[in-house]
Amino acid sequence: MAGDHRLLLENARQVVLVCARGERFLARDALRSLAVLEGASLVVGTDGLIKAIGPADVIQEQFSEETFEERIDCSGKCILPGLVDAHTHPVWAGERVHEFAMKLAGATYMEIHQAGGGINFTVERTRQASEEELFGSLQQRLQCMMRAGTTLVECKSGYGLNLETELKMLRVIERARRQMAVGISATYCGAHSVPKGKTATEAADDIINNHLPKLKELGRNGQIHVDNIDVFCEKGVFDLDSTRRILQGGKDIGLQINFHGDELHPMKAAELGAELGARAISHLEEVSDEGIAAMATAGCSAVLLPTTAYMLRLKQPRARKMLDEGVIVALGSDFNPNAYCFSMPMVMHLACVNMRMSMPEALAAATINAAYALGKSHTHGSLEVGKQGDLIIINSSSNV
Ligand SMILES: N=CN[C@@H](CCC(=O)O)C(=O)O
Ligand SMILES: [Zn+2]
Repeated sequence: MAGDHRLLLENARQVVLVCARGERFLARDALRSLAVLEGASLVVGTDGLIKAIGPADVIQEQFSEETFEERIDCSGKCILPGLVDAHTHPVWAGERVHEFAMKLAGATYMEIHQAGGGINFTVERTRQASEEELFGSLQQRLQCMMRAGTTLVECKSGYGLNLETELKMLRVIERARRQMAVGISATYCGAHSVPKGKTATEAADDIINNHLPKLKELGRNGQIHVDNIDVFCEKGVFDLDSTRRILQGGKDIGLQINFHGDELHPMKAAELGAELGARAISHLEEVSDEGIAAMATAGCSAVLLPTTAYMLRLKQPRARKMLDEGVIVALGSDFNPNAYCFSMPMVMHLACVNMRMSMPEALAAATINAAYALGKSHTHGSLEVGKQGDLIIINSSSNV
């Protein structure tokens, strides 16, 4: 039914705005209490953007003459911004359940990786899979994420490593971006592992000389939209020098730097990211004190991934120290064949229990700060007039 506006959410017990003054992220004291309205209503316009938020009686008065395509009575319920998942690997074929048994028997992630399993196993299967098959499974996975409240998600390539399969993965992500009702930030992660038969230096050369120019061309003619560049900077994968060259190459063609660093070994990835102007670095279980300080100064966000530390029994990233030093902390599910979690509420729960984050910190990390990590906090991550009308209604009377 046509109306002056798309949606009216009426009389919620609580509307958790997260922030209300155009903040691009929340850090330090701003995380102590989030912006919340009690007994409020919210209007989404036909353009999908938030038109108004305020006390229920004020909104009723203001819009008394106007019509809505849909009205939802939110009495006794809570409205939150849609959750933002800042790190996922959702395009792949081939299960790795057998590796779970190996890990339970004591094998480490890197032992499995070096024996040709892990990412390399998934690369083989993903190279063999058709574009249609990859799209079908991506669609189902994104639907599971949406059911758990995710409305904006970062999606990486990285199980192709060669140009042909990396482009296949990026086309699949592009198709989901155009067809599905979920926001997507696309990440080229061709440096997720060193392909068989190449050294890290040779793989970096291939990326810089062949992959990045092709991405630039496809981006220019509107075929594929890529937002971020990623590298798995890790001992035995991409060293600091190759990481620097690849990230700089990506930055030179206009991509935001958003990479895996300091996960299993201290690599000085945080220091490198801060120097290169990275938007975000993920994992950081092994980050140095200097790296934390450098990230805080540079406004480089930390994307913490509680499912990985849990699944691989790693030491937890030092979330408390990062928060105390003013790093912009975000969260991601790290959905991949090794960490099979679609749910940002579960990720927030693990962040509170295992990383000792408070509930407001976890919610900000899964909304405004995750949007910042993707360079989208001007449009996503909080309920403010003019922002995307991405929201969730939960059957609970209070949240924070
Ligand atoms: N650490 C590197 N990449 C992924 C794992 C990918 C995989 O094991 O397939 C991560 O973020 O956890
Ligand atoms: Zn990852």
